[in-house]
Amino acid sequence: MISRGRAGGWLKEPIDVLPKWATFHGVAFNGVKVGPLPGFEERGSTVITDQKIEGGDSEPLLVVPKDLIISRQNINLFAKSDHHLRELLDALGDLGRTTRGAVLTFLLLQATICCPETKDIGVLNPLTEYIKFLPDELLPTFWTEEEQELLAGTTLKPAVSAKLNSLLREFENLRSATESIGWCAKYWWDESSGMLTFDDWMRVDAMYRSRALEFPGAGDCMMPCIDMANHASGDATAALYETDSDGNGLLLLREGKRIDQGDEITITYGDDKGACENIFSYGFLEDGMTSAKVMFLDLDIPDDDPLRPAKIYVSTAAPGFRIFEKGDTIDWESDFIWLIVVNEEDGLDFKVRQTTDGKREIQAFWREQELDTAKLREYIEADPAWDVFRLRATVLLQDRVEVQMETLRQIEGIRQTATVRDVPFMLASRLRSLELEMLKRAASTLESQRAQLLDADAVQKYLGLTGGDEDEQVDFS
Ligand SMILES: C[S@@+](CC[C@H](N)C(=O)[O-])C[C@H]1O[C@@H](n2cnc3c(N)ncnc32)[C@H](O)[C@@H]1O
Repeated sequence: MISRGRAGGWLKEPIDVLPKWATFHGVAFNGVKVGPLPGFEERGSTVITDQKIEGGDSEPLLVVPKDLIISRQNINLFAKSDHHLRELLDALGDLGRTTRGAVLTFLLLQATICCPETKDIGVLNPLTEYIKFLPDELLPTFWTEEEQELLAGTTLKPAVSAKLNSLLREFENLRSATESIGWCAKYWWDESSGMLTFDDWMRVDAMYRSRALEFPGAGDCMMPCIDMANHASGDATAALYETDSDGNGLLLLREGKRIDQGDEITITYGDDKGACENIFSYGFLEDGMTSAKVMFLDLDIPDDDPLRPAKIYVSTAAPGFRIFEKGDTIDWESDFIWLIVVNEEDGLDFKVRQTTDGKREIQAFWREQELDTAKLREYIEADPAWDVFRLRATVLLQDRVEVQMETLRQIEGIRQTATVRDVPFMLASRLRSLELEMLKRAASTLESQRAQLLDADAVQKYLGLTGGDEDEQVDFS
């Protein structure tokens, strides 16, 4: 439906019409406009100064009335006067109660309202038009299979597969939850008159993913006009966004900033976000990005671990570890790994017990004490063998980092075929080299941590206690 609307013109407005829409609905522009920045048109529209401006004493550059914010709260308000929207949100249950679910559903309904083939659906509101100004971002969920293959060995590859699976599940839920609603059956799902496809769910997801901002005072939302600002990190961030005491959205020039006429007003989408997340959510990498910054690698409990099923049952942590930059070095963290590296002989145990309502559940124990596995690290940190556990974890991570580097190297020097588009090729190439570089740095950090741990008293004692002579190699994996 959305792609038909874009092609047919009923779901598309040129960006130069935006000021008319915005001022009509009460958005105040102070010395700024929205449009493409000459020389950087591939970045879409952005906020540009009309005149030279200085931070500190200037008025907010943009003021967006609170009723234009696409937030869960406002969508619930709209639903009071739009019974089609109410029906959808109710039918979707838990998903309709999340901000993301409510926004995606709302956007889908606005596109349905705009479609010339629908009649008497939904209630026209200012945001029905706004969706027409939003571009279709080429996020990796829209890359072809061939383009996604270029990501093999990067942390983006499993993230995109998992996202596509969860989008498919959500779309099937949307279908089963709404196909008994008359107008949905007719306009969305009917074999001949139904217009909705999986592509529509992917598109509304991409709109939200690439534009949602966490607004101090309003939470996660899409803020019309302020969401036209492009990203720049560090000192290059020109403006901040927040809400005023009435809940209106504000774009404010940073203190001390001076922007010449015709220059861009950027905001930050989050300076801590890594390369993987930037491509995943926004479909670009900032020019000056020289590090992958953060990477999440998965971990599995070995098949030959006799406690594996119980460990999987009790675990609440994300099954993997994060490596991240800390000053000039690389550090790592994981809540999950501690469950892999301790076993029965160390003091970990599981017992099945019956709850008061007759159900059975597994309870974990550490040295006979009941254990909340989310706090496992705290327990084993206090254990005399802590350095031994750390050493096991370090060796495990070294292996995992090595495997990841190997997978990346297997297709080092990827080639662009005629069917691969420039943007996916360029982003995949940059991500591959940034992540390989970070993995190399992580490998060297882990190697020095391992060397240090081998010297630790507890480890030395452990080597002695296991009866090995000092030169014997112990397998910590
Ligand atoms: C919140 S929107 C910003 C407005 C958007 N440019 C538009 O035309 O509607 C985020 C999208 O803008 C683009 N973008 C933002 N900052 C960028 C940058 N520094 N370099 C390249 N593209 C950028 C990306 O396509 C991103 O997904």
